[in-house]
This record gives sequence, structure tokens and C-alpha cells, in this order.
Amino acid sequence: MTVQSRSPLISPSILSADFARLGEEVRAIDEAGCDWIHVDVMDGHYVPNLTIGPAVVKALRPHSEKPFDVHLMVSPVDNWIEPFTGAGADIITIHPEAGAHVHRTIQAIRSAGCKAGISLNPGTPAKMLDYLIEEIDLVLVMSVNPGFGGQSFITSQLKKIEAVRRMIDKGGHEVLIEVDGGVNADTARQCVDAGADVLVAGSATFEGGAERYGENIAALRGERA
Ligand SMILES: O=C(CO)[C@H](O)[C@H](O)COP(=O)(O)O
Ligand SMILES: [Co+2]
Repeated sequence: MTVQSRSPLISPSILSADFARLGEEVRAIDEAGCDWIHVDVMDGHYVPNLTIGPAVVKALRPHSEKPFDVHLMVSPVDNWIEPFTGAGADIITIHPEAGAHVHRTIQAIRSAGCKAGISLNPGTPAKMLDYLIEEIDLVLVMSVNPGFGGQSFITSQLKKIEAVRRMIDKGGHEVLIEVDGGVNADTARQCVDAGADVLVAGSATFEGGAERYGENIAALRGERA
């Protein structure tokens, strides 16, 4: 197992924020020291939940200068790239199963000036990245089945994080590994030890209200608040 000592980047998922006060919540996690802001876009078709569209991303954009990490759980996905890059996304991650032409979609994301990510569902092997790893900036390893916040971490995904880490180290391209789903202070450590660079955390960031966001983020980084 690769044991890493560096601190991971933290990308709180606003799926667990108070939707009635989203702008305020984005400012609060920014001030609490998060690195990125994770936006879960669900279409009620590719996943059984319906969440945020580009109009909401555009409305939130003035509330933080930190990178907006937009996770598209949408099928078909191609027609949604331009609306989200136009709304202010910095990183766009897609699910290969949701796009008919993954390579082309990745190129469209990068041509629009955004970083491009590929997400691997719990049942999707790391091998899916063959022929794509050199074209992307980020691999999002899903440690829950996509669709809802608050699910339990699927431990088998640690082996996948290790496999993706080996693939990236061998290839020599700069690609970040992000882990999404059921990440808390305990599973965060396991993810970082397996080779993760970025951790998404919804429930574990927003737990306890705004006065706790700073200590929650510090705990996810493995620091004391
Ligand atoms: O993509 C997602 C679900 O599809 C969310 O980002 C993820 O579930 C984060 O929520 P939590 O940290 O509460 O598990
Ligand atoms: Co997500």
C-alpha cells in the first residue's frame, strides 16, 4: 500500500448544504478553509435524484473564488458541457457510462478551458481509464453508488484508488485522484494512504452547522482544528 503523508485537498459537496441559503453556505465553507467546492448535478435519469442546474452554479459563482468542481451525473451529457462551463465551472467530471463519446466529451471540456475528470462507479474497473488517462486532469473514484449523499463508504474502492495511483505514477502524467462518497475523518485517512489527492465530503463537512465547518474540514485533512 502507498502511504502518503501529504494533506489532501477538501472539496465539500454542497448537496448537504442548506439549499434555502446556498450562497451563504458556499461563503461559509470558503471561509472555513475548503479548497474546492463540489457541485453534484443529478438528472433524475442517469441517477435517481434531481439536484442543481447551470442557473444555480451561475448564481453561486460570485460567492467564492475557489474552483467549482462540477460532478455531472447526467445522461446524455454532451449538451450540458457548454452551459456549465459558461456558468463558471472550473473542473467538470463525467461518467463514461453517461456519455456516448467519452474522448470527444473530454476534449470539449478542455477546449472550453476547464479541467476534465472521469468518474469510476463502484462497479466500474480502473481499466476503463486505458486510452483516456493521458487526456484527463482528474479521476473521481466513487466510493458510493452515485445519486445520494449520506451513504456508507464502500471499502473495496480502496484497492481501486491504489490501482489508479499506480497507473498514474507509471504513466508520468499529472492527474489527481479524487474520492467521493461516505468520506469522513476515518475513511479520509484510508483514502489518502491509498493514494487520494482530493476528498469530497458532504455530510462530514456540513455536520453541526457553520460554526463546525472549520473543524470538520481540518478533521478531514487529518489535522486538529
Ligand atoms: O456524488 C455524490 C453522490 O452521488 C456526492 O458527492 C457524495 O455522495 C457526497 O456526499 P457524502 O459525503 O454525504 O457521501
Ligand atoms: Co459528487
